[in-house]
Amino acid sequence: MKSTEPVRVAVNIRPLKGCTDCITVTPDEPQVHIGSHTFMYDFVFGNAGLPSSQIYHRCVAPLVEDLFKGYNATVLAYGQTASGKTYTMGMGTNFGTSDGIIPKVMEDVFTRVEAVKSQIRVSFLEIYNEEIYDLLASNPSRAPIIIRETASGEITLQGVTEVEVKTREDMSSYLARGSFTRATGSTNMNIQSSRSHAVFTISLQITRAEEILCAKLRLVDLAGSERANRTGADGMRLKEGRHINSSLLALRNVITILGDERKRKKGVHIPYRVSKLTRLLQDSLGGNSKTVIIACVSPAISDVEETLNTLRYANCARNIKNKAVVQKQKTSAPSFMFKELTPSKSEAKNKAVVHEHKPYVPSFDYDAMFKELTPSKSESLPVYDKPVYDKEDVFQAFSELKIPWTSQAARFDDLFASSSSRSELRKPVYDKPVYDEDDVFEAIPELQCDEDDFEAISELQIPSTSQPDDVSSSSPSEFTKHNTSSLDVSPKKTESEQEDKCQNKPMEIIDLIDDEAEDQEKCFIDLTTAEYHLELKELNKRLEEKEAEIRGSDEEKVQLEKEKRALQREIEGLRQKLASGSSATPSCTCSKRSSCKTLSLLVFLPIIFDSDIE
Ligand SMILES: Nc1ncnc2c1ncn2[C@@H]1O[C@H](COP(=O)(O)OP(=O)(O)OP(=O)(O)O)[C@@H](O)[C@H]1O
Repeated sequence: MKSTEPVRVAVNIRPLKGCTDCITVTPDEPQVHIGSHTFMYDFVFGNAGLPSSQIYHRCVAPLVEDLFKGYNATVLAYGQTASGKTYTMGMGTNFGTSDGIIPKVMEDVFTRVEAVKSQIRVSFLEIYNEEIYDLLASNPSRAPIIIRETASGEITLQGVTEVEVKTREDMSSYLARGSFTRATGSTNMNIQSSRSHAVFTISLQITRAEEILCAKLRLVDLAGSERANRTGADGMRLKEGRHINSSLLALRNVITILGDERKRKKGVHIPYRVSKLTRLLQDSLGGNSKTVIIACVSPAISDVEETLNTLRYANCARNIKNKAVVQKQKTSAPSFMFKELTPSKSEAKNKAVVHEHKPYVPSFDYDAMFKELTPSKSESLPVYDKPVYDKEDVFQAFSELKIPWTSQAARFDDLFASSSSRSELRKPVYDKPVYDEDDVFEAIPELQCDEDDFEAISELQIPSTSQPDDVSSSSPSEFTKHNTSSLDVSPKKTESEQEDKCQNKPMEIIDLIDDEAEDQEKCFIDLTTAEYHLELKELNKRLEEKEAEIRGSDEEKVQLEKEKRALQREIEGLRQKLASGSSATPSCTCSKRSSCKTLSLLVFLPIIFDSDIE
């Protein structure tokens, strides 16, 4: 059974610590006012809204009920630093054991579980400095966990510890153990600030007469957005803060796109791959999960900017539509299917070994993809006479590939390598510069800018592939000036914001409007270099994976060596580009984005096949 329903959003306003209050709540309505802005939510707790003690009962208990019906569910606490996320989730080490959502979830789960034949497992992860760590791992070396995506698009985590728990106390002890291991640190804003995003997952398997339900409840306590000048962060704390901010920026970007009905209907590419956080939350936002977001805010006037930002994104998240599906299997189905869904600790280890010995072979339909990409937009003209692709179609196609595009590029490169005439066909598309918003977002974490800079970059409205010629003819300064002028700089003060559907600009950008054009230009040039760095990083990672796979499998050595050589060639090419990258102009470097290259190959492959036949 499939259930399409919006993400539900609650706002939790933490108590005020002796300063002026900037939020009011409409009595008996889930409506919040801040300055002249008004937002509507599913629930509002605190500050004369519903009592915070009702958060579990109103927002989370229905998800636990759904978990027992076989639906995946997610509770996600979001908000600025010190707004009370950890307190609300009950993940902290300094709160009472019964405080917060997770202890109540445990109580509820173990009450319900008495009536059914079931098995419960838990895992606990953190994303710290853009790496995923297992908080329940017995090995103190803390090797990062690797994300894998199955052919069906399911995100799996290689080698993660999943422990079976029989009692509430068992589960509590794992929560406490992971919470102690989780990275925390003191800042000027929070004496015990979470320096990582934490995900506590309860996997439930219920065996019935004819079926087995296998569902997961994810309880997510995000690290809070922060400004270095307020937290006083430097050194290690500053580095952590940058990683936290860039992953939250990626999350906001995903929320903004998913929350925009027009973009959703157009099937715009969702940049889940930009950060580990969005990758992990892929199912929870716009996917197979029932999701509740709890936006934690401070009512203090000193926090008004961050609070307004949180309220805007939270409001936008209400437009996200999820499609939850009951996770069930027939009891007569082969048992490995269930093992695959909920591997135990030892099974998970075996699974990791299996992965190493058996390279992932994607199964997808090239014909259908090409059909999607080319015909309707280029029916009457020769394909190579005009751009035949649409950015969104292509990204859609890439996302359907389920594997990194870099390895596709290598495969296609091999295919094309033997024919010199074919390279001519690729040329026109190679030469078109592609300035894609998602590419820019991918590059942002490498820049190590402040969050303010990130926000401004996200607002640049970089031209899409639909106007490539305009972009290539512009100098960098023309480009940035053009885009700076397109910024919506004036804060909207009077309109009812819930109708804006995420069209408003975040407040942080206001400070940046007066920045010099050269600063933006410099940042933009840095971006292209950063893109190559990112690409190089991704390729190196793929290469390491391939080498690991080669070590474990004799039979596939030949094929893998071939893929490895292709990747090495690509890395070499990128290194050369990087070496000359700092002196290159953005239009030149961006034109060689490998996504464009892969795109060109995808687009022209059918033509070449056709010409071969002739
Ligand atoms: N509703 C509340 N009632 C009482 N105290 C609260 C409440 N919410 C938060 N606090 C207190 O505020 C402080 C900060 O809360 P918490 O650590 O949960 O914030 P956070 O949003 O998780 O911050 P960070 O993102 O930095 O980890 C803690 O000392 C906590 O006890």
